Amino acid sequence: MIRFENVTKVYDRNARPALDSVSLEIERGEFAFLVGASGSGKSTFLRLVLREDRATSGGVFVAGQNVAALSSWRVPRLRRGIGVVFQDFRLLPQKNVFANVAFAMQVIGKSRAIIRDAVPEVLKTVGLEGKAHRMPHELSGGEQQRVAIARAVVNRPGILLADEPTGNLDPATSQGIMAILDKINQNGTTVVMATHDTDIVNSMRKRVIELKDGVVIRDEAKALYTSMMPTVQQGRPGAARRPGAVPRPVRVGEGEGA
Ligand SMILES: Nc1ncnc2c1ncn2[C@@H]1O[C@H](COP(=O)(O)OP(=O)(O)OP(=O)(O)O)[C@@H](O)[C@H]1O
Repeated sequence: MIRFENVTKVYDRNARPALDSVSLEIERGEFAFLVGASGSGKSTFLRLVLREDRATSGGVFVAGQNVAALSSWRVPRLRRGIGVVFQDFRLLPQKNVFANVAFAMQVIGKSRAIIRDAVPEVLKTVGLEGKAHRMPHELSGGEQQRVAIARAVVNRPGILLADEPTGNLDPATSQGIMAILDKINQNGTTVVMATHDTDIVNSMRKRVIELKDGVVIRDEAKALYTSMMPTVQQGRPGAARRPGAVPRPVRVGEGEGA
């Protein structure tokens, strides 16, 4: 569904690349976390999928299409197949819940009748039935994020990208948001979520792709935020995959000699 082939992104020639020779594939229907310190390249990864930026070199493929090669008039169609959720919700403050979600359908020309059916249905999916007429400022942070998720998925995209969706929410509210993302994933949508939230990643046990300085240093199924396997160290290729390697806990910042 999403394939990166040797992708490098350089914003500033005098700095290290934001992504450095990243190759990976996220299959249709997967749920993957992107983790890593601030500046490790998570948002850049998501921006390349959306064609908000182009890779400096390498190929970014979404549903089989090389997005770097798309002419600009085809980009809206690419984005129609990708829902996006951000940390800061980004709702339209002057529109109520129904209108915020409906707007995503109006801009792609859906009829009033279809909108009238689809919006209540998606609001039910995110647990907001009965709140369609509230304004954003009348909602809690968790409820605002639910509206943002409803808006992102109302057109049934194949992919949902979430950039720190629980960053502004308390732990209990965050768990509620994760339950919704999990349900959306189980309905067939591929979900890629960038996060710093250790507890969320540990509670979900999904694939974890860890970036450090633009390089993928770990890609592990059903994983924790901090690996139970030795991290691939630069200059020691294959260290994490050495047959028979004994798993041991690795803490963030653990030194070679520890
Ligand atoms: N538009 C830009 N111009 C120049 N440099 C940029 C730009 N966007 C990102 N960078 C740089 O690229 C690197 C990766 O940034 P990116 O935003 O992808 O990291 P991130 O892992 O998403 O960080 P955070 O967790 O803080 O959101 C950083 O060194 C950042 O300063």
